[in-house]
Amino acid sequence: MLSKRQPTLTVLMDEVNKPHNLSAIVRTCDAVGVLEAHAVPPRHGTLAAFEGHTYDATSGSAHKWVRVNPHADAVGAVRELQGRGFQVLATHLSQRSVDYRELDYTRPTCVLLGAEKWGVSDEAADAADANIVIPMYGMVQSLNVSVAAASILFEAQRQRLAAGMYGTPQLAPEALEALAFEWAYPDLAPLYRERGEAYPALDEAGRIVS
Ligand SMILES: C[S@@+](CC[C@H](N)C(=O)[O-])C[C@H]1O[C@@H](n2cnc3c(N)ncnc32)[C@H](O)[C@@H]1O
Repeated sequence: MLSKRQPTLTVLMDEVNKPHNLSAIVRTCDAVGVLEAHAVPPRHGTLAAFEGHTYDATSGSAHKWVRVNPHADAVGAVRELQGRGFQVLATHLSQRSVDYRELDYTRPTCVLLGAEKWGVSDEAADAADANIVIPMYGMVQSLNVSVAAASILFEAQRQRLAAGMYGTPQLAPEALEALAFEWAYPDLAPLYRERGEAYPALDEAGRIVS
């Protein structure tokens, strides 16, 4: 499963303020193999607020397998991710919006998702590489943010499957081994990091061998 993780696919949640939405997005991230997600905490809260019951229940424990990195503000996070080589696609209706299926998700990609009330800010949408929309023909003007995230992430999964990106590990062997240790021994891993020691090797059955 680790060999199918996609370090070049991620989401940035900009002040998504309902814990069940954030949890559902993280659960979808896990399903498509997102390695780590990003979030700007809601103005009147912190990401710690998402560590309660709703988060656990809705994420189906996915939050244990997808780390959510906090950022101070959306524009700063967009620029940081672009600096790391990601194209940032803002889910935002604007003059330059295109159908989300027109984009190439085999490229390093971050999907920027907006707050339930305000959506993505104009500043963050301008800073993004493209603005994308899921075409809608109903009376209601927008989808639930977790539904929009799932639609786009599964399009990314479809394209990446076709390109064979789930067939070969996208993580470097050392990163894969480190993550295997962290997942198998979540209590031990921090102790090794605190002591500045390398993780021990694991055998086929996941037992520590050295
Ligand atoms: C409920 S919507 C926000 C509505 C907000 N009033 C606005 O005007 O943008 C919450 C988020 O879901 C995502 N979303 C909802 N409908 C979408 C669509 N049709 N295409 C792309 N993203 C969508 C976007 O990330 C959006 O910021």
